Amino acid sequence: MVREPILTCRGLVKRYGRVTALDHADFDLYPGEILAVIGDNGAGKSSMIKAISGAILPDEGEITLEGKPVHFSSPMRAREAGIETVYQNLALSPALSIADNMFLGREIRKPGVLGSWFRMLDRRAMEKHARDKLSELGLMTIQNIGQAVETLSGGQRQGVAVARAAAFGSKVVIMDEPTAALGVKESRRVLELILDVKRRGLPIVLISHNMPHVFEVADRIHIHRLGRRLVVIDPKEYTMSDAVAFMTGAKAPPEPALAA
Ligand SMILES: Nc1ncnc2c1ncn2[C@@H]1O[C@H](COP(=O)(O)OP(=O)(O)OP(=O)(O)O)[C@@H](O)[C@H]1O
Repeated sequence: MVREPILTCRGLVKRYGRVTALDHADFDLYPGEILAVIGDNGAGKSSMIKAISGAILPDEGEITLEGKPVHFSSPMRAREAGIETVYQNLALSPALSIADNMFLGREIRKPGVLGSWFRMLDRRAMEKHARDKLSELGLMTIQNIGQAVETLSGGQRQGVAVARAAAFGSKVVIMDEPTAALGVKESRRVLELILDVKRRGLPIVLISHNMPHVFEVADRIHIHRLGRRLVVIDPKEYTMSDAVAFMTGAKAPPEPALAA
């Protein structure tokens, strides 16, 4: 059986004035995989992810989700379609509780007129869902679901962001540098969480500059260079220094036949 990608980009172009951030970029994500996206600073990784997650509209090209073309005019539209993104600068509200953060922008209302007319929140339902989700992902070291996010450690915050993405991302979870600001122990926990999310069947796109992390968890590595996909490699067949050499242009990439 031919494996079909769940998410694709073909020929994405994005220009910012004279800068071409995406220069006919292609991308393929397959069901159930962790696809790492690596590339030098300014290679266009974030621009590609922003196009996929509805944060920017590409000037040209096509994005498909489950074989159908999609046009996300905002991050909300991408989320509604099942694509959740954990951004580098976490979009959590520090003063709000863990449960409130989990449901930010899609709060559960009370049933009946209390919810539909008076917009009253069903806090009990939100706290229960939040608690279920966090314990499902082994995050119940967080004692109190009503605790403000600003009182959590960096790793715990990242955990809440990952749990939120896993809870609502029905099709794809995208993580932009999820371990960049974390210590060794916290990074480890977040990597385990990423693997948990994969075990639960969700494909993950992991943008990272951290080669050991990438090589540890990725099934395939998409190497981005000068605004487009250069090649996709199997981490079992190449070393980290190979990957860095392809990424920086120090070494020619393998034959495109391996790129699929
Ligand atoms: N809003 C913007 N306005 C102008 N230029 C931009 C904008 N966003 C990105 N660029 C430019 O587009 C190019 C690609 O940037 P992008 O952030 O996509 O790269 P990146 O691979 O994610 O880099 P990094 O690893 O440094 O985050 C860069 O030259 C950048 O300066």
